[in-house]
Parts: sequence; structure tokens; C-alpha cells
Amino acid sequence: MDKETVFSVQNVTMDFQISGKTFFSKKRTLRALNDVSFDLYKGESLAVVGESGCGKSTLCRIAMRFYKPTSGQMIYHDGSVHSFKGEALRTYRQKVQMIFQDPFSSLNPLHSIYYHLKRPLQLYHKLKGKELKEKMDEALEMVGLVPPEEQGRKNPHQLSGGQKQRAFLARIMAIGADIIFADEPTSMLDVSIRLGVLNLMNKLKREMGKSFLYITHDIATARYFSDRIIVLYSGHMVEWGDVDEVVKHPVHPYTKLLISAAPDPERETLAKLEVRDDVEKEVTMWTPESRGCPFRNRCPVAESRCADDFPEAVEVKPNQFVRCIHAKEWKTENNAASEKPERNQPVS
Ligand SMILES: Nc1ncnc2c1ncn2[C@@H]1O[C@H](COP(=O)(O)OP(=O)(O)OP(=O)(O)O)[C@@H](O)[C@H]1O
Repeated sequence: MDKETVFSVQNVTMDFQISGKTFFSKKRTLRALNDVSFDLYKGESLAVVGESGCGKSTLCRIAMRFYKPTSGQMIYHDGSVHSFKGEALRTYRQKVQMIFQDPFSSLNPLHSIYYHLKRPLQLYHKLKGKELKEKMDEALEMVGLVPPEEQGRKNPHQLSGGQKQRAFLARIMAIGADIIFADEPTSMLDVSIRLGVLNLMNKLKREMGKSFLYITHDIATARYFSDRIIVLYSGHMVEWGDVDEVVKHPVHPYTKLLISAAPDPERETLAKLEVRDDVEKEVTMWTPESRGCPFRNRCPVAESRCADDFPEAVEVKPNQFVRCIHAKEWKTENNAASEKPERNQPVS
């Protein structure tokens, strides 16, 4: 069955003007995202992973219209997100929502949980009286805040971090969102509570067909919750595809590095891959004038040609794409290995 695209990111590039190192130095341009493109499908979770500063949150902020991209566009229902006005903008603000990292600042401490649910149900669905109360309780039950009568009357400070994220998800459901940009929604929660929130998002995805763009630096939760994954490095998509394939058989040296840094008992055999220690380990600041592969200064297999151009994407396996000069060689080797007949198998 064909997948239904509900949101598209098309060649998005985002530049920021930043101050120089001293008061008198000239402003510089930082390229936070470089030519980023992908589709988000109905009822899927697409993880965006990468280390701090790689541009994950910028992607969310553009989708929320906090920033306008320098070039490229985001598409929702055939319309460019930054061109929406009037009714189209109102619908977009209803259907596309964001859940934040910090559950402590996402709810108004002065108002009850019922209040947070009542407002969107009145505004977007024109509900009142008994029907309004039933819908609020339904939303609380859906996210596991029970009994709803008791939980709904509480103020945010009376809830734990995990319960606050559940209350915020109940609000998003009450608004009627279909697409949720989740920016590290569990990173500030205790490990024991994280799983519950991820399971709840899984339920919203599976049972209600909600789509999630799941921003994280944690490969383990990305694999647990997501269907596909994009690995970002310094604003560039370096590898993307089905999450199991990318995590089990990473091809880009940066993906290998990320995965080798995450503990996983199943993956004892993966060779540990170190960054080069003869060069700077910090992420190089990317500017509109920068050329080549952004990872080359840390890459153990870099060659001089890596400074020329950022390589084209190569589909190394069905649904797994890599941008690295070695991707074609890897693809050839991999295909040769898979074409080799097994011993004792008749060749037809
Ligand atoms: N408004 C801004 N002005 C200038 N630079 C910015 C702005 N917003 C983000 N940046 C820069 O853009 C780059 C990407 O930032 P972003 O917050 O998207 O990264 P991130 O991957 O989400 O990091 P983290 O995981 O630490 O939140 C960083 O170098 C950041 O300093």
C-alpha cells in the first residue's frame, strides 16, 4: 500500500546571522540547515537524530513558523507553510502541533489541567456543557490520566514530569492535531517514566494515525519509537532510511560513530569506531561558503576529495540512503555479498 505523505520538507536551508567573537568583529553567517528534504507519512514516526547543534530544533521552529527558511519550503496539504493566511493558517495551527522538551514550562502553572483542555475544545470544536466535559475526560483517559475528574482539577505543579507530558499530549489531542513535532519530549524525564510517554505516543500513532517527527539525540529511543530515521550532521542529512536497517547496518562514518557511542547489548560485534584524534573534534561551523563533507575533519576514512563537494545521495539498500564518497563502494560490496549463492544452493 502506498504511504500517504502528510508533510514535506523541500530543500530547506536556514542561515542565521551571528555576532563575531569580539564587539568589533563583523557579523558572520551560520548555516544551521543545508538543503534538507524529506516526507513525513501518515501514522509514522520519523526520528531526526544528531548531536547538539546539528539543527534538529531549527527544523521544528521552521515548521512552527517561528523562522522562515532562507530557501526551500515546507508543504502541508499542497500549500507552502509560510504562505498560509486566514483560514488556512488557522487550520495549520490546529493540525500541526509541537511538544517540547521541558514539561515544566509547557503548561500554565496558574490554571488547572481541565482549563488547558477546555480552551481548545471550545475554540476549535465549539463544544460546551456536558459534551465539553465528556470530551475533556475522554482526552485525559486516552493519555492515562485517571481518574479524569481528579486529574483534571489538578494544577500542573501537582503532576509529575511524565504526567505533565501526558496532560500536554491530551491538550494536543483535544486541539485535534494530526502531525506532532516532538522535540526531545522525554529527555527531561526519569528513565522509568520515559517508556510510558513513548508508549503513549506509539498508541496515538498506531491507533489514531497521528504522525510524529521525533527529534532526539538518543538512538535507543529513536529505534524504539520510530519507523524511519534521519541522521543530521552540522545541518546536513548524511544518512536516512528504515530505522532498523540504519541502526543495525549503519554506513556513514558519522552514523557508525553515533551508534557505537550508544550502549546496546545486541550489537557486541560492531567494531568500535573512533574519531580521528589528530584533528579538531568540535563540529566545524558551517557557512554558505563552506564546501565538501561537513564530517571530514572528524572522519576516520576521509580523503582529500571529501573537501570538494558534499556527495550525492546513494541508495545503498532499498530505503537506506547515504551521502559519503564511500557509499558507492559499500553498495557494490554489499550487492556482491548478497548475490553470492549460498553453499549447496542450486543456482537457477
Ligand atoms: N536564533 C538563532 N540565532 C543564531 N543561531 C542560531 C539560532 N537558533 C539556532 N542557532 C544555531 O543553529 C545551530 C543549530 O541549532 P539547533 O538548536 O537547531 O540545534 P539542535 O540540534 O537542536 O541542538 P540541541 O540538541 O542542543 O538543542 C546551532 O549552531 C545554533 O547555535
